[in-house]
Amino acid sequence: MSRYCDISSYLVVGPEDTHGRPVVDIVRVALQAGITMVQLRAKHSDAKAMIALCEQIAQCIAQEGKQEQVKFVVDDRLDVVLAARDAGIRVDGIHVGQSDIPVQVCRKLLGPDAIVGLSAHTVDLISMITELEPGIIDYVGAGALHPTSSKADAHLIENASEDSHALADIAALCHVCPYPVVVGGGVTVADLPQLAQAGAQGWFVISAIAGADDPYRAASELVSTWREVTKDTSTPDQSHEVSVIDSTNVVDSAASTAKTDDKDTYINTLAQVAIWPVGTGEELSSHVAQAVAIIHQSGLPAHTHAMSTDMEGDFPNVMHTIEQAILALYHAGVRTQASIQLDLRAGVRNQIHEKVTAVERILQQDVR
Ligand SMILES: Cc1ncc(COP(=O)(O)OP(=O)(O)O)c(N)n1
Ligand SMILES: Cc1ncsc1CCOP(=O)(O)O
Ligand SMILES: [Mg+2]
Repeated sequence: MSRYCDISSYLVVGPEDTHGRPVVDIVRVALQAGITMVQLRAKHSDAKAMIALCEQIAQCIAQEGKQEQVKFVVDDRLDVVLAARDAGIRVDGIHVGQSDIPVQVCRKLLGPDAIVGLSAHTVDLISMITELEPGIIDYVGAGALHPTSSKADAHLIENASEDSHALADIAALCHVCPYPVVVGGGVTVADLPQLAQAGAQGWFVISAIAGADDPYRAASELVSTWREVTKDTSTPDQSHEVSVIDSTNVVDSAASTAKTDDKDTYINTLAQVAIWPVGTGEELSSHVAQAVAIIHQSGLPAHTHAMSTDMEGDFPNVMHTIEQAILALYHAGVRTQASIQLDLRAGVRNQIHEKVTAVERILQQDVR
């Protein structure tokens, strides 16, 4: 089983969020709508009730045929995860906050294959990055983007009260963070274009799905909008959205350029990338999949072949994505090697397809 988790469309849910509807019913329709990760967050339930919910959710994920793609984690309760696993229930991991059980303990008790997510705001994130050993956590949950009634003690992401600064902060956070970042807290469909633009790997919501009158419709809209806005962040017609990022408020100005695609500065870059672990044994594919997934989630056009992945986009976007993909593997705790070939060429686009079709055209002529 791969440790990779797809945090792009992430449902967090518990009995207090569903207006009396069974949690598993919300999870089921959200899975059918395409959500990619589920977290049980049941602040007022006892351990026994949570284990029962874990069983229902795990069963539901299996019934929907999503066991391979959709990871299921529990908020805060390491005891519940351990007890559920001991009872043969598939819980993939845990999500904890800065004052919950330390992530090192979670990793130690859940083992190397488990998913461990950690909450962080901008400031504690930076110290966390310097302190954490590689391989302890898989992703960072950042919130709250907006005030929310779903978490009484939620802190707004630094500067999140001022919309344009919040975006700059998220961009900075995503840039300095060596782990994928998922952003939540009052998130709605309207936030998704800007979150994608800022470099978030995904969104998490409670009320926008669990509190909706029609959770299937709400989840579908979120999922399809996210797919739409992350399809190709390097297309020139999206460049105006970048202008809301205030570079003076960004920790490293590269964070703002990472997603920039201005007509005058665009540098078309075709890359062939191979990233692989060293010293992990004969079977490399589960590790390779972690890196490849980051490339595909970037929204840049990409094709994976047996030995490498091709991708194309503006130079900073391509380099940022390659960096994230390499670090995903490195931070999973393995020695990581990479081979990168780049073709930077002015005045062209869509070389990832054009080069192939040019050769195919010649081959077809030869056959005739
Ligand atoms: C994906 C995700 N991100 C952040 C949180 C918040 O976790 P935490 O800080 O531990 O706060 P509580 O959820 O425990 O109130 C989360 N649960 N999920
Ligand atoms: C758990 C959590 N962590 C930060 S904000 C939040 C609540 C998100 O819920 P909602 O989507 O209803 O605002
Ligand atoms: Mg917590």
